[in-house]
Amino acid sequence: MTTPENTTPCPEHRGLPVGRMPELRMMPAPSDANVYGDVFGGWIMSQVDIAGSLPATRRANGRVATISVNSFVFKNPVFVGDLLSFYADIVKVGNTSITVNVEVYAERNRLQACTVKVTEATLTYVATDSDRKPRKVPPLETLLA
Ligand SMILES: CCCCCCCCCCCCCCCC(=O)SCCNC(=O)CCNC(=O)[C@H](O)C(C)(C)COP(=O)(O)OP(=O)(O)OC[C@H]1O[C@@H](n2cnc3c(N)ncnc32)[C@H](O)[C@@H]1OP(=O)(O)O
Repeated sequence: MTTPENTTPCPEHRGLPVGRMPELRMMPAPSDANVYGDVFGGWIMSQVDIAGSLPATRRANGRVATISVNSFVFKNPVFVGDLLSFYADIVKVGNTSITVNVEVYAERNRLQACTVKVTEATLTYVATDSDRKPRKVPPLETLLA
């Protein structure tokens, strides 16, 4: 079958980042794409939000809410059938906030080994209490103890 993911030239191939574990791996379905087979940006944003929230939740040792999407770049299109890996790293911890950088890589043309960085974003989460109010991010030592 001829599909966008096996007819589009591979713009780069460096493989997946070495020595890092993705927070999420997902494969978009036809219902996540427009009529041209390009996956909706909103679908990608939603998965990025979830991926970024995972290290933020661990660091906050509890609930977080997204307060800001600071930057979001759709560097290359995502196609139905791409295997997406979401890598998320905390880049800043404030009093109540945690900022996370998320990078997304697509594995496509799997028989020809094509890996493409498709998206990069930075989001800020706020640690919240049971009343949805900001709470202090706990000191790192208390998490490791
Ligand atoms: C781990 C393994 C198991 C996991 C198992 C559980 C999995 C779990 C998965 C759940 C996955 C859900 C992931 C999606 C999470 C949503 O989608 S949440 C839904 C969307 N977001 C919302 O509805 C939030 C709505 N906003 C609010 O409720 C309030 O703004 C908040 C978030 C409570 C914050 O209250 P506020 O009074 O506005 O905050 P304020 O005191 O002014 O500022 C708080 C901090 O934010 C910073 N801030 C304020 N404005 C900005 C801005 N524009 N830009 C950047 N920073 C800002 C401030 O500088 C401050 O930082 P610190 O100096 O304290 O560090």
